[in-house]
Amino acid sequence: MRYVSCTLHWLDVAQPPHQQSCRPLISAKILLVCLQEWKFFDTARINVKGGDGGDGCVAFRREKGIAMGGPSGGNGSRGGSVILRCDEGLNTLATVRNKVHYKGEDGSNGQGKCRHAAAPRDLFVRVPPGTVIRDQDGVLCGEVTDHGEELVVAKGGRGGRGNLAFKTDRNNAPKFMEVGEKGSMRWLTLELKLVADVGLIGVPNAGKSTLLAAVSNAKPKIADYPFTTVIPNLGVWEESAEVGGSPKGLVLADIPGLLEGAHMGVGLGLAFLRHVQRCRVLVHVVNGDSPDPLGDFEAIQQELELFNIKLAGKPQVVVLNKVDLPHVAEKQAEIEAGLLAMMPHKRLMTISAAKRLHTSELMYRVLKLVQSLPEEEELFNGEDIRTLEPDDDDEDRGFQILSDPAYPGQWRVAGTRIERTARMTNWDYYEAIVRFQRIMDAMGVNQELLSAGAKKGDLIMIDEYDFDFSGDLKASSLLQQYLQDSGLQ
Ligand SMILES: Nc1nc2c(ncn2[C@@H]2O[C@H](COP(=O)(O)OP(=O)(O)OP(=O)(O)O)[C@@H](O)[C@H]2O)c(=O)[nH]1
Ligand SMILES: [Mg+2]
Repeated sequence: MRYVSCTLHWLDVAQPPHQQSCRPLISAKILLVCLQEWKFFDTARINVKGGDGGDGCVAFRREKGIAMGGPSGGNGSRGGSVILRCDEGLNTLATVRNKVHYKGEDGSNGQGKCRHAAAPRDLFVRVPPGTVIRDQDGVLCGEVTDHGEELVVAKGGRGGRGNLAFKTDRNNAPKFMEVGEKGSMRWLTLELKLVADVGLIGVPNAGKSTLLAAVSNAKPKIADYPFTTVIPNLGVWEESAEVGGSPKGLVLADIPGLLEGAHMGVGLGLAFLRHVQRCRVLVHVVNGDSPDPLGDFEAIQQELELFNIKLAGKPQVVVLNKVDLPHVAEKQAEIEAGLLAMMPHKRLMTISAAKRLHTSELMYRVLKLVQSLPEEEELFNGEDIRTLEPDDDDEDRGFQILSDPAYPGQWRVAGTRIERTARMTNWDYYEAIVRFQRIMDAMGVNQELLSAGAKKGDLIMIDEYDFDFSGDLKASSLLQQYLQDSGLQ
């Protein structure tokens, strides 16, 4: 339904009665098809899951002539991670559009005879430059802009250690191992923003694609009906070598024409306004041949403001186009005066994109403007970035005791290290449980629980495991209870 209403609006608003012909009907069909396509090219929602780590192995060396050969269980390998990798050969999210689930390979289990498992390869997902990554709550998690740049979006789980790894002087025949950690899993939204210096904006038919073709190497489709451009075109303009020094270039993005209501999704606009957010300068092309060039200008300006006030405040050059047409040349002075009165910055030029009149001067002016801007624009407008997969070295060794007054007698011990240790403990092995208890004691968890007011019999929750608190500080307070409950002692 959305497509139908968009199209109707466009036919009503964008096509002045005197320009109507059979052409718009043809492009309406194209529009219907492309709108559907674009919804996916522009953003993609994917599920990423790191592979699970392999389990460690419990084994002892048994060889003829060697008594009590000692532990020989190897480590399980880590699971493969899912990594986004920026590829400059791509310019849409089409590659990720067709697939929703990306899962890293699981690690393998360790084996006897001290054989550690080999880690699987990571899964790389290619995305175009300018891909912005958000988590399922819309919180920004990062962006890739340079070719080869990588972002780990789902880490594979750690491999569990085999009993060989736990051999110490005090315990030279450990009979337990760790289980592999599960890989992390999350939903992500990918959003493509084109990385261009200059964004060409304006109403449909203003001549944006003609201007791009005039000044760059791009060969966009140009035609005398609105919405000729349905997918942004990128082109590179290069300063001519005669100027001396190394020639500078500008990347230009030509996007589909904007309509009134674009900020709400009318026409093709909304998806593309997102793209121009990253441009450093906007070139606003005004169609001199339009029945109301000043009205067009105002409408577009308003759409920018309604979409995002920062976008509207971007440095702009306004370009009055099609001055080669005699009836436009006649009104030129009048339109220019009208535009200048509405522009706070007064950067106005009059050109003919089709005849390449003043187009080169325009590009030098734009280049000067870009060069005058501070080096790097503030990324993401100060939005907080959430690190999806912190480095292992940053593992938080602290913990927190949490309780809710609504549930007296229940305590949650939260902390990266303690939770991971609980997940990787194999509760089937007595020695593994003893080890877990030792770690709890060494970290001071029991002491903290007592200080916080925990009593004998209270419920202690760590990750997905529940324990009863035995209420004393003896080395095995939680353990004794657990062992009794599970019939191990
Ligand atoms: N006479 C004249 N015609 C022009 C000029 N610039 C563009 N045109 C014509 O205007 C029509 C629209 O040009 P496009 O470049 O496709 O316009 P656009 O702004 O890219 O349009 P959309 O992609 O639909 O948003 C085409 O027929 C062009 O030949 C110009 O300077 N003079
Ligand atoms: Mg165009």
